[in-house]
Amino acid sequence: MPELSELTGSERAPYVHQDGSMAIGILTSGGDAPGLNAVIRAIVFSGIQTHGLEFLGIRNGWKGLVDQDVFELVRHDIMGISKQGGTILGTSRTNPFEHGGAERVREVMESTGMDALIAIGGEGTLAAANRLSDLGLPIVGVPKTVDNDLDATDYTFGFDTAVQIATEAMDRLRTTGDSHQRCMVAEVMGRHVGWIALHSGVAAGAHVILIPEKKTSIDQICDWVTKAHGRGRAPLVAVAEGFLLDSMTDVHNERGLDAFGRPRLGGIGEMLAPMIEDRTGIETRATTLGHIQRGGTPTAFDRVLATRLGWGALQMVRERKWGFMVALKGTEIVDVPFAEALGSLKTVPDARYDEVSALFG
Ligand SMILES: Nc1ncnc2c1ncn2[C@@H]1O[C@H](COP(=O)(O)OP(=O)(O)OP(=O)(O)O)[C@@H](O)[C@H]1O
Ligand SMILES: O=P(O)(O)OC[C@H]1O[C@](O)(CO)[C@@H](O)[C@@H]1O
Ligand SMILES: [Mg+2]
Repeated sequence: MPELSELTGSERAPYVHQDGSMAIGILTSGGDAPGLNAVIRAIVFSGIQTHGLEFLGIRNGWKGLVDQDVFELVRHDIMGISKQGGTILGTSRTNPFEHGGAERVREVMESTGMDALIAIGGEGTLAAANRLSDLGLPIVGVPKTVDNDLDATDYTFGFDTAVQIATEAMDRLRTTGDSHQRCMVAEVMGRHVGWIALHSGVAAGAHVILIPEKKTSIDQICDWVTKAHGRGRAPLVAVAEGFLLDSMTDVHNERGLDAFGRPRLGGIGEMLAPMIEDRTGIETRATTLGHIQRGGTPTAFDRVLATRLGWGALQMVRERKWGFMVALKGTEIVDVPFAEALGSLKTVPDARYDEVSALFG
């Protein structure tokens, strides 16, 4: 007979709740981000080792909760996973309110003996958690998004890794661009905000950085490109996927809609490249980094941030602080009510963009 720890969740016998103990469900939802596994490890490791708690892994976000796709998470599951990208639990963009809502979630929590739930996700996941918690369910949240667009926390884990990957890619684009005296357009993630474009663009010394918060004319972009080229540089343009030219009313979308009915982004760089080439006469190439920014090993910064947020979330559960999420404020991990956290997105402030754009070209 194999040991329990050698079996995957679906092969294990159903979890039997021990009287008097506390069982905590964990789910990851929305787009994955490097560091999700470090959060899961921190919660389960500390919870088992220090507090004698039990854990239930929920597969594929809210989908696994409403489908009761739940298994006991044991110590073996979380061994050495901090450095692994993705999420061992899987994720989805399922809306629990389209699959039975709070009643169904309550039913599954009761039948699996789940006393509390930790939801790890972005603004959509946390909005769902907020609604469920308002309806009386014992839930706390952990913020995640590579886009770094959640207002209540200074940084989300995954962002640092995405910036690191984007910077390395731009460094590479610069050497090939330099060799051919080409303009290189690097498209990075950022649906509503330009944090990844801003940070990786600054780090890589981009000559132009284009973000969703700042509509810009093609003439202005071409002026900057021509100026850099005139100085003997191979112009590097960093553009966020959600960027709009001043002539556009909607984001560039040629890939249909996602599971939540939003435009799937990607391709604005490919759209801009021929426009730049036609207007400036400078040969131009575009690269879309896409999901490469979300995959693979998290940076040490993201692992540490994710671990601290996991410990904070566990502490909130132990204090029964339902309806709150953990956040990074300065160097401290703090608790923030969901409602406060979900008010608005953290956009790039004008002053941050102005100090960078003053040096474009
Ligand atoms: N206001 C809401 N109420 C209930 N459910 C919601 C709400 N907003 C979003 N959701 C559900 O939560 C899912 C996760 O949200 P979303 O797809 O935006 O990912 P996220 O957690 O915000 O992460 P990402 O950073 O990838 O956007 C959505 O696909 C949707 O089904
Ligand atoms: O292709 P997916 O997984 O639906 O997600 C893409 C979106 O998720 C994010 O990475 C995070 O919200 C966005 O930058 C991007 O538009
Ligand atoms: Mg979202």
